[in-house]
Amino acid sequence: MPTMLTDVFRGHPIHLPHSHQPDFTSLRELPDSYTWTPKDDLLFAAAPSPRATGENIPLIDLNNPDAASQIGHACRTWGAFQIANHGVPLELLEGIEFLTGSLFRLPVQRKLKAARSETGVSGYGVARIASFFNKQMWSEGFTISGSPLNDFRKLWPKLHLNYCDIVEEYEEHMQKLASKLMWLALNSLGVSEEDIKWARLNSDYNWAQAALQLNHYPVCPQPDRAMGLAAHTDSSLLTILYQNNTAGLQLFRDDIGWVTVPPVPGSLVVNVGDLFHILSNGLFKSVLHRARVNQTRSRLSVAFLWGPQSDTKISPVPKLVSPFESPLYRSVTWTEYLRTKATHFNKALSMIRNHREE
Ligand SMILES: O=C(O)CCC(=O)C(=O)O
Ligand SMILES: [Fe+2]
Repeated sequence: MPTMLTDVFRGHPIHLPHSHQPDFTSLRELPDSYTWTPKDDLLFAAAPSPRATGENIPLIDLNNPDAASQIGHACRTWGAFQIANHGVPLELLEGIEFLTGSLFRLPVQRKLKAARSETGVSGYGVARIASFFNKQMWSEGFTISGSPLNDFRKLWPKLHLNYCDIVEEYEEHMQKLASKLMWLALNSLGVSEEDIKWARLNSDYNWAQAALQLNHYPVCPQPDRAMGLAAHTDSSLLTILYQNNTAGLQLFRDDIGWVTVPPVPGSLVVNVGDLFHILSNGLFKSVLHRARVNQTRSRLSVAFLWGPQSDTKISPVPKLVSPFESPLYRSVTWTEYLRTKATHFNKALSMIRNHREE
């Protein structure tokens, strides 16, 4: 039996240093355990270069006949882009935002009834990457992998079925959209379904699975010294992110520094994940990103992390590898990669990189 995403950390518990959630609303000053300095994260205060002004993540209209090449260009330069005219109904985006808001407004004791276990993927808790940092992040999260029914029943004894329907519909739309975006990006490199065995063998999306990560960044008394979600790359093929109308997401570019992604109502942010970087033999960048917080407005985001079925081996597409060189990465399943990431975090990609003769 292939491992399901829900079982990925069974036997690989992650010990989170601070797993209880504070009551954010009661804190008037940032406690020391939440105060970040460059010692806690090397890029914490990376100053934007003068070039940063005017540089913005591309907003791509999917109805534009040129969308594939724009997406390909964005994947190579930014590892991210925003999309408009994506076909996901506005009511569904509003529905998932409403669900996320209602979940995080529940009393802490209720949320803790659906707390994520140390070996689990689903449930309420701090971000898994918290175990790699000495300081705590100013956020709370809820991960959905597989059916949310059991957890939702604990959170909302009466309304859980309505909320399950929203999640199911949202995931269906995201799944289709993610697949469409992956092929648009690959087509821009001259790669088609014929070139990827697992895609050719499994029509539709039988080879894909996903997780939904709901994030809440409460109002923060000293946002400049706090961190909502520390810098990381996603382990997915692609991540599609919905953010409410409060800015906070930032992307890192080596040549520019941190760039804030402005919320554009109705649009979605797409990130290239580590697996897509591997599949493209390093041509697409898996974007380093983080979330900052705000003094007056709370922020919500919903990340749809999309990847292959657990037994699908991801390796660089042969067409993208020069006949004179070995592929940049060896092949990995999503499960293997997630476990590598759980141990080595931002060094996971270098752990599976093939060493080339110089
Ligand atoms: O809240 C955001 O904008 C970023 C969320 C994120 O990066 C994640 O959940 O992986
Ligand atoms: Fe992320």
